[in-house]
Amino acid sequence: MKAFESTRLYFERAADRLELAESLRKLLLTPKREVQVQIPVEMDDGRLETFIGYRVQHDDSRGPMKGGLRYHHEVDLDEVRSLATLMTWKTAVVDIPYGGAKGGIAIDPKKVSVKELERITRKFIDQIHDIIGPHKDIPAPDMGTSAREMAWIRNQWEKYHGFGPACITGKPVEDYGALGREEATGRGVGVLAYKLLGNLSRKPQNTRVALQGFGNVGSHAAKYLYESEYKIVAVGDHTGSFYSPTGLDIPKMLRYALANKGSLLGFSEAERIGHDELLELNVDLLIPAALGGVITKQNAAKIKAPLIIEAANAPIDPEADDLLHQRGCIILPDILANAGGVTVSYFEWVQNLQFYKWSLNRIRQELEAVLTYAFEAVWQEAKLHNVSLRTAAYMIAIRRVQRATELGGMG
Ligand SMILES: NC(=O)C1=CN([C@@H]2O[C@H](COP(=O)(O)OP(=O)(O)OC[C@H]3O[C@@H](n4cnc5c(N)ncnc54)[C@H](OP(=O)(O)O)[C@@H]3O)[C@@H](O)[C@H]2O)C=CC1
Ligand SMILES: O=C(O)CCC(=O)C(=O)O
Repeated sequence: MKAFESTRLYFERAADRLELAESLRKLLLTPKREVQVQIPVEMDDGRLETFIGYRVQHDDSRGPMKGGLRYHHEVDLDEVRSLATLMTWKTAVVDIPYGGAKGGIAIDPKKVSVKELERITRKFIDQIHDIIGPHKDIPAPDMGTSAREMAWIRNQWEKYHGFGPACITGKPVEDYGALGREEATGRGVGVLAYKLLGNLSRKPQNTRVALQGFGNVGSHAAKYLYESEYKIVAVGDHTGSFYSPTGLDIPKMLRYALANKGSLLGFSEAERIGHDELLELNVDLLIPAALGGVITKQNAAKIKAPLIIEAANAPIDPEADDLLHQRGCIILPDILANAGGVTVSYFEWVQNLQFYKWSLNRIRQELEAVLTYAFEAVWQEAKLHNVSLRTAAYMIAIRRVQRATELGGMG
């Protein structure tokens, strides 16, 4: 299923419950602005190469638009539109004062040199600098981007607009970044896993976990869960998946990846299994933390985990979601599960605007407070209306965006 269609279906389910008028549905599903730009760049060998970049600004009724930049060869307008829409519901469900946006470049960042990537990034910002900014739309990292790209973007944006570190979040800590932003999404997954297990009277020590993706989100989630005594039996990145029935040595895998440009390629101290096998393992908790659309109607019947936490954006298609839900599988949806990242981005933006630096302790405490409050609200909403956690999260988010839209006036 196409990415935006999937997001639209989830929205419609919650909108039906809310008895939302057709006119409002149309408004809330239509992005404010979609930009596609040409990025012509001279490569290191003198060749001219043209890339395509996107920024979709979905909604700004609750504040400036916010969302990451993805560098991946499969990025296209439909995917970015879907991810931008998810950001609107995500910022609303955790109640931070933002709307939603997302962007990206269709590129495999591993196939270009660092210098080429910097030129591509700067050229992209040349094309979109006037539509982003601290009070308009604030990008951040997503798949394939990190603090390094955010530093280039800030520098390029400031060439046009002057000093303004709040124009982007996820920056290097020594360059107006927030302590704890890098770990935030994975840590948030860990914090929410603890809440979910607690509400189900389960203990981390008795929870066997399979985790897909070992990048920013996956590796920090693995670290947090390992330190909280979960038994992580499977982990994988795109180069391979690894399994140990007695639990993987996560610190060793983290050290290996750190020394190997973030990759598990060549790791030989655990049994290798197939990518599909990882998703289909007989575990208590499955955490997809890589690409979207990895659980579909094709493989849903083979998924055995009774609990799924969507660390990735949109890892489960609606048809698969139905099948899993009917089977009693509890799914913590992306718009809540991975909201730790944008929450600490918000803390970074606040610090930048105030020229004030928070301690790591404060960031972690405030992150936990925001996520706990949102989790409890979603849990109660699901119980009250007898709906899935996903529909409950969408209902809360849509209500908040609807209210802000109506208060602002639609004329
Ligand atoms: N970064 C953030 O703060 C946030 C990210 N997210 C979402 O989390 C997910 C992961 O993002 P992030 O960790 O930042 O991205 P990274 O680029 O840091 O890491 C992506 C990871 O996914 C792996 N991967 C890619 N393709 C596959 C595949 N086919 N099978 C198995 N593993 C694969 C990569 O492996 P390899 O290294 O081998 O390519 C890598 O380990 C995305 O869905 C993103 O939208 C959501 C909220 C915030
Ligand atoms: O940190 C942010 O602003 C956005 C992160 C993001 O892209 C996401 O939550 O999917």
